Amino acid sequence: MQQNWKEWVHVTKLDPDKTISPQAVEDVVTSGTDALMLSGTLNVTPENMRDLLDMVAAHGLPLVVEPAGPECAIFDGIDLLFVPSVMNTDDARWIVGKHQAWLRRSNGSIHWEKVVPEAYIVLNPASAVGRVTGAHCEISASDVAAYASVADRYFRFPIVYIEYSGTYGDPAVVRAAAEAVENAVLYYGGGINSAERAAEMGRYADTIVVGNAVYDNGTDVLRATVRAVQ
Ligand SMILES: CC(C)=CCC/C(C)=C/CC/C(C)=C/CC/C(C)=C/COP(=O)(O)OP(=O)(O)O
Ligand SMILES: O=P(O)(O)OC[C@@H](O)CO
Ligand SMILES: [Mg+2]
Repeated sequence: MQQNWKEWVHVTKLDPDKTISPQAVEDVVTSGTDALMLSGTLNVTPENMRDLLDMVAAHGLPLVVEPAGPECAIFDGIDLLFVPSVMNTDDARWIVGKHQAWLRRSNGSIHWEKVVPEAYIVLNPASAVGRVTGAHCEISASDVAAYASVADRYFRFPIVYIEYSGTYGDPAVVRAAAEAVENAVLYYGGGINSAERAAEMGRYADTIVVGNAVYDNGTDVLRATVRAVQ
């Protein structure tokens, strides 16, 4: 079990719905990134999740699965399960509904010691996660800060995640969230594809997440984002 996840500064997010070569996996696991997160909103199945897990296992890096629904909440062969709840949606399914359905069908099979709840604040309306969850993305920095406070101080989520998936976000928004969060670990993800962007968001977020750049830009860029925050 991974006890030190709060110290990670750089996480690489791999999408089970995308193809990756064994060489690219090798490059990712030797990039210096602190952990691998397996996650995507669309077309993630237990099968493609398991296939990706088989490719990345046995490299020694911490493995996190971040399920978009109960069907992908697996425990076998992983260190941690990060389970999102979306703060800025009116659709309760994405806050607590899927979670209730998950527990209803679990028959006591949940490995709670591996479960880490995440409070997502979704800010790119064009992203799959933005569209699927109906998140209200046109909100101000102080709105985001207030959601971050609710998540951190009231619900006591251990992670607050500023999610701009697919696009680079507004550093002023991430700074406002950082100022609002007292105890939670602040994650930032979205559009990081250079050392400069990694460093800029890394000034405010505790942990930055790099996803698409692995597929679109390659190893040198991934390594540069790691060096920028470590
Ligand atoms: C109760 C359980 C086990 C799961 C429910 C979890 C919930 C509520 C998820 C809602 C938010 C969500 C769909 C998160 C998935 C993680 C995520 C944001 C992945 C990135 O998605 P995108 O990059 O937008 O999607 P694609 O990569 O598929 O385009
Ligand atoms: O794919 P990118 O834009 O790097 O975003 C990373 C991650 O936050 C997506 O959930
Ligand atoms: Mg994605």
